[in-house]
Amino acid sequence: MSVFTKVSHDELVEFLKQYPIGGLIGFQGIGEGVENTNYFVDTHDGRWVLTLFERLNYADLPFFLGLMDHIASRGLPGAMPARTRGGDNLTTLNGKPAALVRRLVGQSVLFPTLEQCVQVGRALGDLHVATASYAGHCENGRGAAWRASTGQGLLAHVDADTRALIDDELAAQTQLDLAALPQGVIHADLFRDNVLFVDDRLTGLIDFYYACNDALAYDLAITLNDWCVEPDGVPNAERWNAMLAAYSSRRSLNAAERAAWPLVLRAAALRFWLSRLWDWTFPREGDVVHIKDPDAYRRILVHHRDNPPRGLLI
Ligand SMILES: Nc1ncnc2c1ncn2[C@@H]1O[C@H](COP(=O)(O)OP(=O)(O)OP(=O)(O)O)[C@@H](O)[C@H]1O
Ligand SMILES: N[C@@H](CCO)C(=O)O
Repeated sequence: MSVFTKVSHDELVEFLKQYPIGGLIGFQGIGEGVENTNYFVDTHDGRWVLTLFERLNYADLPFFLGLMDHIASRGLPGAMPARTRGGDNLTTLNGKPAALVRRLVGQSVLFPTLEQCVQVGRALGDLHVATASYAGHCENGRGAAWRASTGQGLLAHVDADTRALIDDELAAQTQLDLAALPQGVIHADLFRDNVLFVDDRLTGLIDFYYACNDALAYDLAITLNDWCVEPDGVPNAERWNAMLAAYSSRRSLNAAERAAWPLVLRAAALRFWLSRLWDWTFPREGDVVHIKDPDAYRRILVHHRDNPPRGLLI
């Protein structure tokens, strides 16, 4: 259960008076999610998600909330943040920065259909087109420098095979300059648990709190690695190619992105292998139940190392 900061009925009633969204009908803590405290909140004017930010820097929050506003304003299925009567989308509650965003309908899926992969590919392409006009800027906190220092930090705590793999991959990654590829604001975590569907209709893109400025192709690689790979680390060619074609229908990759693609896929796999391995090796109190399997991403990385694709499709 990820409700780190409790909010009482009376506190919420008082908090909601800042917003022109009607009085409180009901609210409930949300169990999923490990970064923030989230509540579903119903008012007379609609359904909302209240987030109390537990770890993010206050200074970065306007970037994320502005981005969500930008995306929803352009008709993409993102959650529009509510504004107070004074026009603020970022407030505080119980000493934590807080925001209220529209609750989107739908459920995440664990086993996506081909059509769902197509819709995600299109939505990611649309997102990259839409964010081109977003003025905010945020460095990727999990970029190349983070990957190198996290990998180095793990070396003394892992077995010899793992050490060799991290060392070799970090050396290979020095050949990749993501900054030389087309840049933009990327979601950077568009995993299956961050997309909502009603049947085969994509109804929600959520959890923009890793969004940052980085290479667009890297975002595509992150998304493909989660949606279109089997548990043994091998891509499912049908889903993979369908998502890629759908993305390309919105934005085509240029020659530099195509040339860098094998290493981009590896960088995307390495990022999540390292973050999971770090959390596994150095668990924070209360984290244990939420740690995702690092080996799933090791298998994806090893597959991409052993089977570099000749083109974008496989
Ligand atoms: N706008 C929204 N509409 C509907 N449901 C939402 C919305 N935002 C969040 N949720 C629900 O809340 C859950 C947790 O949200 P989120 O993924 O943002 O949590 P988190 O703790 O910030 O992130 P993480 O997934 O990184 O742990 C989601 O799985 C989803 O069920
Ligand atoms: N999507 C990440 C969790 C952080 O959002 C993972 O699966 O490792």
